[in-house]
Amino acid sequence: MPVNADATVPANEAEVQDGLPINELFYSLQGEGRLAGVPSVFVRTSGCNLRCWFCDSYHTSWEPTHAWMDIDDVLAEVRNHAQANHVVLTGGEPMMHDHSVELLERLDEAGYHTTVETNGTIYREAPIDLASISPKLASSTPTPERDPKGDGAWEERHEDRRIDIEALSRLVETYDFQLKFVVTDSTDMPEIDELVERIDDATGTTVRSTDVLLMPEGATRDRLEETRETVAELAMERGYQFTPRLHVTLWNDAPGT
Ligand SMILES: C[S@@+](CC[C@H](N)C(=O)[O-])C[C@H]1O[C@@H](n2cnc3c(N)ncnc32)[C@H](O)[C@@H]1O
Ligand SMILES: Nc1nc2[nH]cc(C(=O)O)c2c(=O)[nH]1
Ligand code: SF4
Ligand SMILES: [Mg+2]
Repeated sequence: MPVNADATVPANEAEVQDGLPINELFYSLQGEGRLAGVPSVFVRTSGCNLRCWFCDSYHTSWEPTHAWMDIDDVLAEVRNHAQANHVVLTGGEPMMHDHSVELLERLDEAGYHTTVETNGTIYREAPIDLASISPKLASSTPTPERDPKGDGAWEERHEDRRIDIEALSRLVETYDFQLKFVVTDSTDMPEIDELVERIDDATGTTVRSTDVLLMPEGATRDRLEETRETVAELAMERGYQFTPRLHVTLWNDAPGT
């Protein structure tokens, strides 16, 4: 159910409202990570504290649009997809919203498996079955040359916020997790190795090489064709996992997939 057609309230206006700013809610196959291929309902909140230049969900970050939905209504929409017992809460950054916790509690009570797709900068306590953490590398920063809006206004804020070791460590210690890095080429690798080591050192948890997933950058089939072979080779070289982007291969950049 795309709910962004006539919804134009900026996400930052409205933490005052009850419920969640929902950009879209749809049924698809999990396209990424350890649960790739699993039929899942996706609940996409609007609003983000970062601005990756490559963000494939532009209307939750650079130009957030949404309709406000009560938790009850979100639950009812999820239940409409009766085949699914997996729910993916994503965004935007879903951990920005207080009401994400209530939604996760309600989903858990109803017996759903919950995955949260998060950039790892915000920790919250909630019934999360898989924390799918995608820490943002230096190569995500919207420099003036890469900024989709062209002015670089978010460069400094993005750079300051993109890594929070304390939040990352708490997420890794508390939840079953995967660390899913968006990779374009080999220049990303030293930062990934260093970050994995820092998280490992900061926690009582050993980060195994199978917990680290390299995902090719690409919001479209054409772009993915340019990046995926290099990223697959980097995963093999380093002993990390490769994750495809099944939904992009299947449906390109169609909304609601
Ligand atoms: C739109 S984000 C929403 C969740 C959260 N804000 C985050 O970044 O993890 C969902 C997933 O898509 C990934 N992603 C976004 N744009 C991408 C792109 N152009 N290529 C590959 N992955 C991308 C993110 O890294 C994240 O794993
Ligand atoms: N099919 C499909 N799988 C996904 N896995 C994570 C997604 C996301 O945007 O968080 C996503 C998405 O947008 N679509
Ligand atoms: S953190 Fe996630 S939602 Fe936010 S801009 Fe980056 S990819 Fe998009
Ligand atoms: Mg997506």
